[in-house]
Amino acid sequence: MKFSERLHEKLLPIWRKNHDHPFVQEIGNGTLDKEKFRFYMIQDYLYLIEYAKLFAIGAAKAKDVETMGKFAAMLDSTLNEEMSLHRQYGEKFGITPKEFEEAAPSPTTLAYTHYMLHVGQNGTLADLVAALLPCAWSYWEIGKELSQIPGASEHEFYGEWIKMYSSEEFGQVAQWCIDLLDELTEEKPEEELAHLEEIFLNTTRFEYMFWEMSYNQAMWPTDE
Ligand SMILES: Cc1ncc(C[n+]2csc(CCO)c2C)c(N)n1
Repeated sequence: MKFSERLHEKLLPIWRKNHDHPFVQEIGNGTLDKEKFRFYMIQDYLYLIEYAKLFAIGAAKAKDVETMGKFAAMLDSTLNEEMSLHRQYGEKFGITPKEFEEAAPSPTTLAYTHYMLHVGQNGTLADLVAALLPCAWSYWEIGKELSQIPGASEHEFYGEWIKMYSSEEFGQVAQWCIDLLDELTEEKPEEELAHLEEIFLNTTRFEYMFWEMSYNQAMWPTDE
């Protein structure tokens, strides 16, 4: 069994919760409160700045030039394609790139990005890929599912978001990360696999928490 097949079995209960989450459901049916989406866009922008650094660390940890080039390309497309969608939504909301960057991260954004960067900086290349995979994989799954809803991809506000995450290009990124993790885990001892599974499940759980945080626009409870 490929390692990704083992992970797929473990992630399914959490993915079901993602798909059922009101934030995801309401993007799909077009009823999501725009203030919630605005909050999400800002936090996601901050998230992507940190996430992109994982690709830079991946390039530094890669064992061959081809893998290094792939990480460099993903770093570029995150900063210049994915985040340009956020900047376009920002224009609709009147948020400048500077305001995006200077916004305060929520506790969930901080916890998720710091956890990934800790793993990426201190662990192996396989640890790093296990940490970043749930992000690429779960969004592609969600994008594909929402794109099946009639009219969802044409929705005047959320259509662009669905189109981007269901796109073939994002699918290829997710698949490349899956294949790399399968390759890096071939014939690895169970102890190492269990450690990777734990990292993978932690960031899978953080993905769910990100929807929850966005839906509730949750900042520090102490500041309310
Ligand atoms: C919390 C959060 N999780 C996942 C993504 C989606 N995403 C981020 S990078 C990437 C792939 C490579 O660019 C994908 C699909 C997001 N935007 N925000």
